[in-house]
Amino acid sequence: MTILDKIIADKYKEVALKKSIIPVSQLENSVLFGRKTSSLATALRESTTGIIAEFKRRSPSKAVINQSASVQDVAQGYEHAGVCGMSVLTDGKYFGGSLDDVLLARASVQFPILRKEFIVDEYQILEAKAHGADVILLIAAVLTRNEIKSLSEVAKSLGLDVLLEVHNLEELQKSIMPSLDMLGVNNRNLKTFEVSTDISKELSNHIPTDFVKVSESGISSVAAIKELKPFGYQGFLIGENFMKTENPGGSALAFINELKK
Ligand SMILES: O=C(O)c1ccccc1NCC(=O)[C@H](O)[C@H](O)COP(=O)(O)O
Repeated sequence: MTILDKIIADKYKEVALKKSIIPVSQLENSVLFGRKTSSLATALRESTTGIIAEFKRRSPSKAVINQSASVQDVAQGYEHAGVCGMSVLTDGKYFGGSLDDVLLARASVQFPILRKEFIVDEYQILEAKAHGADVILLIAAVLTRNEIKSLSEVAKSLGLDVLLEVHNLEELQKSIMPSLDMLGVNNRNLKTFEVSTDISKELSNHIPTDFVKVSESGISSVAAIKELKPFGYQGFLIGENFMKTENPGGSALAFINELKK
């Protein structure tokens, strides 16, 4: 069993438990549920830098990254740095995150917020909206085409953007559909944790031009982004490279300033 299999098996149990505690009606009646969302895809199309900065305390591949950072401070630092949006890991068991992190980030900044989660049920999309997220992630490796279709259509009906993540051509080809906004290529193989931006380069030609192309994971230098841009990438999701420092916002600012040179 891979770590991804374990995460997904736990996720089904977690969602079933949450559904039994918090009914859908409570999510739909929350103040933030009616909030007008903002589009990350639009922000990326209009940006020259395209950075989506992540808040991640720990991960299965790296263990502890940053246990002491405050999500509000990091969100405000990222906003000051000029990122296009922020990805917030909400899985508790493997990443040390929670939906409260999305709420706190939402209260601190205006830019689009991605709920970074292993989504297997539309309930989690309602949770994302109720906690102030603008974007959800769907991972092709753990969903069928029909599931991607129904989950992405629910998200679109709520005004949320959808980032669909793939790691190989098969996942990409089964996933292309109009209810997606962004196609993300994860440079990290979630089964082996190997990281290489070559996969973003290899898959770029297979991504139709109507989707915003995002390269995710393992990006730690401006040079890597400059190499990926000619392949049509407009978004770059960066987590550990910022979060491992004492001041993730300051690190993002220095990175973006160097990228603009
Ligand atoms: O980061 C992991 O170890 C991981 C393991 C299993 C599933 C997902 C995982 N990460 C989620 C992400 O996609 C990354 O946090 C994100 O793309 C940022 O990556 P990085 O810049 O390498 O921190």
